Amino acid sequence: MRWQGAPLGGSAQLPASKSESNRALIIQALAGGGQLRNLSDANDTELMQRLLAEPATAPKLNAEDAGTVMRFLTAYLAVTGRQVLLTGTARMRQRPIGVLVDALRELGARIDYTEQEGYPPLQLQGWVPELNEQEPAELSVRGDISSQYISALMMVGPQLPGGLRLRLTGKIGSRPYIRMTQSLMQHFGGQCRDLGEVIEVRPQAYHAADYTIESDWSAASYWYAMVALAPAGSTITLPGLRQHSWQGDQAIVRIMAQLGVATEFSEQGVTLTQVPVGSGVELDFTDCPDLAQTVAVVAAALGVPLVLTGLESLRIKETDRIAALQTELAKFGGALVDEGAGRFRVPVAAFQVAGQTVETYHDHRMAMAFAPLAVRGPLTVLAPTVVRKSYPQFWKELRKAGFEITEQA
Ligand SMILES: O=C(O)C1=C[C@@H](OP(=O)(O)O)[C@@H](O)[C@H](O)C1
Ligand SMILES: C=C(OP(=O)(O)O)C(=O)O
Repeated sequence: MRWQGAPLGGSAQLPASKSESNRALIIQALAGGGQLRNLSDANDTELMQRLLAEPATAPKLNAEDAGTVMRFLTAYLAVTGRQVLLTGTARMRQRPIGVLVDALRELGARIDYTEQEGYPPLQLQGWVPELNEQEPAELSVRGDISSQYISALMMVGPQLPGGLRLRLTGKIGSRPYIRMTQSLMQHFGGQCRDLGEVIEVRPQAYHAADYTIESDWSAASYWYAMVALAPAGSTITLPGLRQHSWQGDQAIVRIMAQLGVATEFSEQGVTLTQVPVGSGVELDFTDCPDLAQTVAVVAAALGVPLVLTGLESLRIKETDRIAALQTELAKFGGALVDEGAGRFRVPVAAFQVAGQTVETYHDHRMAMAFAPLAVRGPLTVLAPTVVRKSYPQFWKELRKAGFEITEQA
């Protein structure tokens, strides 16, 4: 792929948020109705829809590489008493799920591991409630591995006879995703209080409601990267993003203000314009882990020194994202240096885009975080269809914006 040279302009379509979509689908399945508008066309969302529509007698469901599908469905299928094998890709079988399984077992779920203890596949054997009908079930749940376990438990909380009280322990990562879960639950009539370290869910049934999914802020981050790296005067309009968002990845607005992109909100969405870059930044990605790859690549290419913290969860996502970033940045002369104690640094280095080939490691965000570099020189991205996980139209939108992209067999 290569860039035609002029400043970037016009507008680009984003997918709808897959995080909002997949929560809304689970809650809708429990609420029994309501209309969801602008559902994501991400494979993760289409997969969730397909699996929720499978007959209750289906012996096996495959969550592929979708973390939200694997975790949210485990809780949903457990409380609805299903007997089913829930499996995923080879990578999904390396992504831990023990925290969620332990919690569901305490609530009454019968779940066995069919391969490795603590990891999918899971054989769900049904539901034998052991709960006092009057009292909320009380559970301690670690918050430092994945917030998806907590969101999964919260969403099924209203189904439990006495509701649910979750005590979160350890460092809590991806907090905004927990708040998004709470907001969506409340939209559908769920009663959920977030008291910081304690989350309370009342045994109050959801009611059917309509909801329009917002565009995806994580997907928007790649357009921020393009505007930052493209020739001076670049701008792009992204419809469907809201100023008051439930998505924590809206943090990209604040982050990119320091890395050369200003954001203007309107009724329709946002317009991004290139502005002068700051002199160096330190950023904590605990609340927005999915932005780390985009921002690391932009800082390396702009030559802005960057310190990154809060990257703990990156090693257990679609790939080990820290190792993948280190290997791929090195091809351009860049680096992601592990300084110990949870600190990483993107140093200022001679960074050059000149026909390199980027590996994507079955990770949509590796493809999309490195693609914007093509505005600086010719680039090859391997296994490009990986973007279907969250942004199937990504390459089409890049072509519309003026990238020349050829496919090689
Ligand atoms: O709940 C969600 O929709 C998500 C939570 C985050 O995962 P962790 O909680 O595992 O960090 C994020 O990385 C993922 O893309 C989507
Ligand atoms: C980590 C991600 O997704 P999940 O955990 O849902 O597979 C992601 O989309 O970057």
